[in-house]
Amino acid sequence: MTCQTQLNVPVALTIAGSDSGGGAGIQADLKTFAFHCVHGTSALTCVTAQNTQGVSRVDALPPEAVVAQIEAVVSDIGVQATKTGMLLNQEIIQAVATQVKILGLDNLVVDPVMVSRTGAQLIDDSAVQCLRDVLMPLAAIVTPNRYEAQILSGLAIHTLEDMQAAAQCIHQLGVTAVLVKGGGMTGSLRGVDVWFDGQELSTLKTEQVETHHTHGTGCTLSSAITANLAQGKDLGSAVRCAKDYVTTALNYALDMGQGTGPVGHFFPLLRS
Ligand SMILES: Nc1ncnc2c1ncn2[C@@H]1O[C@H](COP(=O)(O)OP(=O)(O)OP(=O)(O)O)[C@@H](O)[C@H]1O
Ligand SMILES: Cc1ncc(COP(=O)(O)O)c(N)n1
Repeated sequence: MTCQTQLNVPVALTIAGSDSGGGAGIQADLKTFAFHCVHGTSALTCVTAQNTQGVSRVDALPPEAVVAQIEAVVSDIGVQATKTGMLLNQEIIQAVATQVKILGLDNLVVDPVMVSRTGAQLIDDSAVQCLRDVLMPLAAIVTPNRYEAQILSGLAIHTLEDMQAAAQCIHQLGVTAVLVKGGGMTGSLRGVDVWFDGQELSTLKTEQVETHHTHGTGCTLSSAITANLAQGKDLGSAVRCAKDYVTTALNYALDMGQGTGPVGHFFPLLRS
């Protein structure tokens, strides 16, 4: 048979940890890329033993192994957009930031993964400062959740005004654009995000989804932004489309395990 279709699709890179439960981390990122018709590549930073109930073990890869994966992908395949997720420690963050500069990786989305919604600490204490000072200024956008925004801004966040103040404070760290995510907020603020790019302060809102199964929302949002950037969308459109994607994925969340199940990526297949 000679039938051949040679597709030319955009390429995105995720630099993140593995979630054995398949709900967050590299696994969520690659699914999100695939459902955007974007070829997903990856540089693994660590391996977590994790399920819907939490994280029971974390093993780091050597920084040299992370660098080698990034170099292998970029030197041969090339990437149009990159995201970082769980970077775990100072050495890995420093190595990733150096590669971002050397290889000129633009369209960089930094999801400053520090604390999961289940309360698990996902990064060493010494790494927070390095993430803030070295990597975040290289990003096109940084996407902290409520708890991460509290750590980065030093402010307690309970209200919309608190989210806005935190976004402005984080912007002052030298970040191009900030999206403070509201999945961890309560009441009518649950699912309301705050955007600040130094000029425009706005709220992003879709429907509020009544589900307990929210594992992987943060990874899914940041990888959807990355996929949309890889497709050539501008940052504002990339964020709005990503917000719609994660809202639909929440509507198709998977009820599995004993704890917080993952958001579902299969809706394009299920709807047809
Ligand atoms: N119940 C919900 N309804 C609507 N949107 C939601 C809901 N929960 C989370 N979101 C949205 O999901 C996106 C991810 O935000 P969230 O605050 O959940 O990130 P996170 O805490 O990093 O994720 P995770 O739970 O995976 O650790 C945001 O756009 C947020 O508003
Ligand atoms: C390997 C890994 N990376 C990231 C997260 C947090 O993800 P999220 O913020 O989407 O819960 C996680 N739980 N595990």
